Amino acid sequence: MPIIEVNGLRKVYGGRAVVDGVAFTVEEGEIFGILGPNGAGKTTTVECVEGLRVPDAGTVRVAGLDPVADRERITRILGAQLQKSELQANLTVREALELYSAFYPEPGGTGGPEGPRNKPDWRDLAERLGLTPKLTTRFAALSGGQKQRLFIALALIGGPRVVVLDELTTGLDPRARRDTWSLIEDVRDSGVTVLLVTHFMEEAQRLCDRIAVISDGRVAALDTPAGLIRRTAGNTVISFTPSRPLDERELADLPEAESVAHQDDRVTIHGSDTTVNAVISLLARAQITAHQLRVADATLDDAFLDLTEKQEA
Ligand SMILES: Nc1ncnc2c1ncn2[C@@H]1O[C@H](COP(=O)(O)OP(=O)(O)OP(=O)(O)O)[C@@H](O)[C@H]1O
Repeated sequence: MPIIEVNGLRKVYGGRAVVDGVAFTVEEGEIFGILGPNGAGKTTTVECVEGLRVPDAGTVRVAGLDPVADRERITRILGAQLQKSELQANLTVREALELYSAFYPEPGGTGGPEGPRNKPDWRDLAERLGLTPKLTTRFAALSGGQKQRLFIALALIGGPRVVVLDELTTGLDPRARRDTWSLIEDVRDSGVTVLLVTHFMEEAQRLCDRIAVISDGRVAALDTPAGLIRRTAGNTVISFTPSRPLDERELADLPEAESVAHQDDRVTIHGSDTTVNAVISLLARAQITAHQLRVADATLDDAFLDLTEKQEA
């Protein structure tokens, strides 16, 4: 049974459906990504999963429970990332960890079958997340990366089965972001299911087992990162600067070419291996030299732009 099931989810604000029929399921142990342009409805969707917003229609189940009706039991199953405003500036890391840990019953207590399976000792969590040297530091004095580590620790402090992380790495430098990725992988490897909202394609491509692309309140596509790339943007991106302009009709007729774009003198073609061969033959026939010829695998960035452009069109 999937650990998260969302069906026909709808949320209306001011007469406008900002989430309109969203459906997906998340299997236990997955990192499931939610991607989409600003205002697409990602946070609204995950906050319905967390039980923080009440859907206008549709159903949400987390481990078989309704996040709104079963709010109390859900808080023992699902760990949510706090927003910055939810922690007092003068609280130390130790105080925050102790305080939040005290919210959750001890294992073997009254938690029942859905209670904390393995509520961690907050000291172990602090150690795992590299926070031990910072225990006496006040929240306001932590760096962005340290704050994010603390948010991950607090999200995990009740020993949840599911953790929801919304734009966790926004504002982090590249090293802190990569460190956070390793942490999220560790979390998944420890058996926790991760629901991850992100704007970073590289992050989604590296971390997520599957991704739902949400655009304009609907699921535009749902697949593995590789699957999204394959079925949208074409597998291969060919780019070069021709020594003289190419015949547009010949470019448009290239086999399996999904798109041809020009930026200044540079030509970029999304296609397949067959397209690569055809481009090279075309250039040879026309005796055109291709400067800085690059052939690369398409990325999730390409797929995302392709999918969300189609929605906006
Ligand atoms: N409480 C609210 N009242 C009115 N409108 C809201 C409310 N919450 C969200 N919205 C609107 O719903 C739409 C979706 O918002 P949401 O925060 O879910 O988008 P998002 O995909 O998470 O965006 P972003 O990437 O910018 O964080 C937006 O147009 C937003 O203005």
